Amino acid sequence: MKIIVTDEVAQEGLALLAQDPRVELDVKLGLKKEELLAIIGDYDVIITRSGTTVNRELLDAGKKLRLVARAGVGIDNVDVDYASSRGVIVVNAPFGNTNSAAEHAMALLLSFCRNVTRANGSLKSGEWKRAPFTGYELKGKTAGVIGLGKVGGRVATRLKAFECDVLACDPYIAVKRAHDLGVKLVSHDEIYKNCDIITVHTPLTDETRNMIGERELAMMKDGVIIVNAARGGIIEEAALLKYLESGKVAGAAVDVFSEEPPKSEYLKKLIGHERVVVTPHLGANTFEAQVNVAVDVSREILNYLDDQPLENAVNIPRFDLALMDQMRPFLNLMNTLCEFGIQLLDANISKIVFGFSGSIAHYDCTPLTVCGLASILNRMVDQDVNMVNASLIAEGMGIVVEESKTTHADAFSNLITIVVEGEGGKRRTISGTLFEGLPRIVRLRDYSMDFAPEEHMLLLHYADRPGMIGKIGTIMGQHEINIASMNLGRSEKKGEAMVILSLDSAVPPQVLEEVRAATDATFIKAIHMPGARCSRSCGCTA
Ligand SMILES: NC(=O)C1=CN([C@@H]2O[C@H](COP(=O)(O)OP(=O)(O)OC[C@H]3O[C@@H](n4cnc5c(N)ncnc54)[C@H](O)[C@@H]3O)[C@@H](O)[C@H]2O)C=CC1
Ligand SMILES: O=C(O)CCC(=O)C(=O)O
Repeated sequence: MKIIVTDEVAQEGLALLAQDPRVELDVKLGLKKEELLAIIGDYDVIITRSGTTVNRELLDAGKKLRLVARAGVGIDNVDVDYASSRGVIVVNAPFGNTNSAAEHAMALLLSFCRNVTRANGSLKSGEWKRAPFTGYELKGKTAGVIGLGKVGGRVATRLKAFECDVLACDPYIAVKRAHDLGVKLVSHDEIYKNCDIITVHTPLTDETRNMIGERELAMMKDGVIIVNAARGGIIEEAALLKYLESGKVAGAAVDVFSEEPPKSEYLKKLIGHERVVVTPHLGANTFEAQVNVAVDVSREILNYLDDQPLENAVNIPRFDLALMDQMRPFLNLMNTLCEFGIQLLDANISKIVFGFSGSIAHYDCTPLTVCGLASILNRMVDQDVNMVNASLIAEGMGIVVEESKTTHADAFSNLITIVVEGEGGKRRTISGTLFEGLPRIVRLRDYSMDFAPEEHMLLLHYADRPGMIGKIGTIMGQHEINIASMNLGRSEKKGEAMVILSLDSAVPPQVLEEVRAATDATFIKAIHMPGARCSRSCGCTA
């Protein structure tokens, strides 16, 4: 596996990769865009921080790319949707720099409040001035935290330690989290109207881009202090500059910019403003955080190499790691059902329903569904389908994918059923369960069956009448094909019968024809389950 590292990433993490004989590691910092485009095609993995933009152009040029590893939290420098459509996994390191970022937000806030940077510059230039550097205390202020996630939660705790009244706003967290942190959950507007200090800790998304602009700044208290150590672009910088100049905003502390490094005039003006404290995106720049994130992404790349589940893939549905051992046999079952079922399908699938019944339905089954979908689509399209791009490819093909769940169990304590609908509403059903941890198919079309799928199988339908099994056995014997087991299902007495044979070797086409002729089979198909290793990054052992 060839890995390129394009931003500064701690040695402690890279060493884990460098010592693995399967890995060839190239650290190439400071490449110009064209230089990176020219060489990215040689690499399977790219490791970045926020300094490299992984956009369509780079992903298209990276023909071999299988994984983008972002040594940090924010993935706004990666076109995750496009990476997904190309089946490229994106992983990040969502925890390693949380504390670093929270402490940096506090450092910026305190620097502004106590004029640390200005007084530092003044004293170093030989002055001894005190009155111009009179500052503000945090004690007794109302502080508003927007985004009460990992960083925001830590900032809230630290603001409380400084005896602030903390309000928070985050539409996506449980109210209990705010209770646990001892902060009051309010609306965005209540934050803008009531807070002396406002600090943002949301990701940059379509929803949060320019979330704080003219309207919101106008609503704020006179003398408000604003902190942004999350992402440039969440606060409209031109509007912030305007309100700093008008005096409504007492000061701002900013670590992140919509353009990094900042080049435009208004950004230079904002950075140069005397009541603004700035740092060049240093929130994650502690020795501790850099080791943490480097080790985290390197471990994730090794997980990928070892076919282990990825803990921090942002574009793969996955199980809770604690559930992985329990779920692995179900992933294997799903894979087996799909591999078997797809060989019996007609063309033009319009809908696939993945059904889960019994105790499995208590869990999030999305990873199973997506694993199954990838398995089916892999047999249908040229493109390599994995858990990253399966849903997008299905959507592009006009295939509706649904999931149904019931915790009610009939004959089986757990059952996975896949129903595939084709042209004119024609439906095909296959159900399977686990017996002693191994897959068994227990329903095929309308027939109850019970067999463990084997590498070589023969499936046929014919009008049920005496003597058919003998005929099939004789033909197999004449061609030296050993029958390992046989399963017979039928809809009614002397109705239609379905036979499934497990065989020690493959059935050549002329033998298939002989059986068809001898039994007047209405359907006959040799099935091959090669036992190929699953390449869908789901962590199953199939
Ligand atoms: N300056 C730096 O070097 C660093 C910056 N960061 C940035 O800090 C930010 C927060 O990171 P984490 O806490 O790790 O992320 P997180 O995902 O744990 O938390 C983000 C929170 O924002 C909330 N949120 C989303 N949209 C919102 C909205 N419209 N209004 C209010 N809340 C909203 C989410 O529900 C979530 O709870 C991210 O932008 C991240 O990229 C993180 C680490 C270092
Ligand atoms: O890699 C960096 O230094 C930036 C860290 C950051 O902004 C993040 O992790 O979101």
